[in-house]
Amino acid sequence: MSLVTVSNLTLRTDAGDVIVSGIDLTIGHGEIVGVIGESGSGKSMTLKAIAGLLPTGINANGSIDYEGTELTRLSRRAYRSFRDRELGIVYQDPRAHVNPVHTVGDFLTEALRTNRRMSKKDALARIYALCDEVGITDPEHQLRAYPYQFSGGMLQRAVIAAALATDPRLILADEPTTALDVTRQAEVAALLRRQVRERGIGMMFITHDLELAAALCDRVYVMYRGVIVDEFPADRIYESRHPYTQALLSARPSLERGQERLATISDELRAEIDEEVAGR
Ligand SMILES: Nc1ncnc2c1ncn2[C@@H]1O[C@H](COP(=O)(O)OP(=O)(O)OP(=O)(O)O)[C@@H](O)[C@H]1O
Repeated sequence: MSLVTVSNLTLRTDAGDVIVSGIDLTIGHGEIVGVIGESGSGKSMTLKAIAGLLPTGINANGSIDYEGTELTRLSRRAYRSFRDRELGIVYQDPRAHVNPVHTVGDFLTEALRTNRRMSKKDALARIYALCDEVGITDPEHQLRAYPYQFSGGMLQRAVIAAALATDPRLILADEPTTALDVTRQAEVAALLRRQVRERGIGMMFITHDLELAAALCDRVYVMYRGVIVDEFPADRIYESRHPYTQALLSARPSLERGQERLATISDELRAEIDEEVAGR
């Protein structure tokens, strides 16, 4: 049994606009599942639907099963408790998710103290051990600093430590490396991979970056305009016959990273893929 099984998930706005349509996706125990696709294809909304964090005005239909629990039926309160217990969420921009007026140490111990009711001393001991795992050295000293005193890469490590602190069984990572330079990207990706492997937990990893997905993930889904158009084991990415995946692969220039490179797909090809998607 998978950790997460999303079946026929459709997200619509109150006005009836379809944001994602008929999504089927699974995440196994100890599995890293990549979701790739260009900007606006619905990756983040799918992640938010799993986390129960859809913005007001967006409604979900379909099923999101988490080891036998139907998440779409949870009350808001039950969903919050599910998130606190089971999920670790890592976003693209760490600065948007830490409180700038609190020290990094306070940020890191907050969930343990409020959700796990740990004493400050116990929470700090746990965080110090995690800092070691995520590569923050000398935590007793470093954690007294404020977020602005941390580099982007170090702050993302702190956010990952915070996400791991409560021993989640599923990590939802939304482009966690995009805001970092290329060297830091590889380090943070390797760090997440190691944590998932060592802990035997699941991870959904959203990225624009095909090469990163191929290197990091076990399986990859490709989203295009709100639907999943392709799925393959990550080491088979270069064998995909789907025209959109092939276009993504051929559109990537050597060292350039980020979404610009996906913008080079021609209108003709888009029309062809639209027809293929509509004909399903
Ligand atoms: N609050 C909202 N209300 C209505 N539509 C929204 C809202 N937020 C996002 N959307 C729309 O939902 C669609 C999917 O957005 P989503 O953020 O999931 O894309 P994405 O693939 O994650 O893109 P990116 O890579 O840029 O984050 C987009 O067309 C976007 O305009």
